[in-house]
Amino acid sequence: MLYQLSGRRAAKVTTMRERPILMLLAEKICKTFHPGTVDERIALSDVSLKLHAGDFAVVVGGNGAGKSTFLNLLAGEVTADSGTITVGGSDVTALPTHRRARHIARVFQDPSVGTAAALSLEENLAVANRRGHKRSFSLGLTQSLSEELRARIASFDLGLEKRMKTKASLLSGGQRQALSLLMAVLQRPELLLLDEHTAALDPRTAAIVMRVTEQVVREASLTTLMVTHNMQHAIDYGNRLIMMRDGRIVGDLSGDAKRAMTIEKLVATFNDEPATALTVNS
Ligand SMILES: Nc1ncnc2c1ncn2[C@@H]1O[C@H](COP(=O)(O)OP(=O)(O)OP(=O)(O)O)[C@@H](O)[C@H]1O
Repeated sequence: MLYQLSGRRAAKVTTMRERPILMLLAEKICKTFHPGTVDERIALSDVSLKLHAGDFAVVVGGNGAGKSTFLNLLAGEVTADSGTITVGGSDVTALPTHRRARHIARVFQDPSVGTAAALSLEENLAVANRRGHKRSFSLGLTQSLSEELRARIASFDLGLEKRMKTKASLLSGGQRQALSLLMAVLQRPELLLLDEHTAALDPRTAAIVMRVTEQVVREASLTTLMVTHNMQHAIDYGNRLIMMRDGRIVGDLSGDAKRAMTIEKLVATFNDEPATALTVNS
């Protein structure tokens, strides 16, 4: 499979299966926008989160809960006022976004963000496959790489393998999001961030993209953090359910506690219950 192209990282993941390896450690993150002004907004208060290798955590919370700010902070697009972020054992707190790209990949809500419209599907994948390598004018699109990419996208069962030479701009939103997902995981990131990546799609297409998401995450045992407003997705996917409110993590369900969660209970949690009433873990 393609992710074995990156031998060093593949070896690392093999050892992960034996004992849980800490892949994300966010400690005591605080972020206030426009401090000391009338526009002051406390976006994150003392947020700490640990994800182990292979964890698939789904983050939910109402508007303004701090989900996007947390993702932006992990990706390096927003700087924390205090706290530290360690990914795959490296302290990335002070690294700008482009220097975190070796560790972190992200898929956005807008399907056009993750792909280059003017490049073909195959060229987009070849560019993604070169991420983190020395710059070169060549895409390195050898016959064998081309076949490997085609096989990988064929496994999604969306017929995209027949459109390898098609420009990304001609793909539908769902097809483009499936392409974005494959591009994001080709270099097997230590942390995959999914930023409401199905929110712009119709329900049927969103379901297809979630199927593909589940597939790429499972196949490469990726450590994943997915923000969603879709409560059904929050219940159906992942092994952790993280709930945010008012800039804090107020619930972290796993195991039986996550399996017992229903849409009704989740919605009730956000509507009425005090934060302290949430069940934490199982
Ligand atoms: N760039 C910014 N400048 C000022 N305030 C901001 C900025 N980004 C976020 N905020 C504020 O920080 C708080 C958290 O916002 P954030 O966007 O992280 O929440 P969210 O949970 O992602 O919400 P939504 O579900 O609506 O996207 C809110 O009060 C928001 O107004």
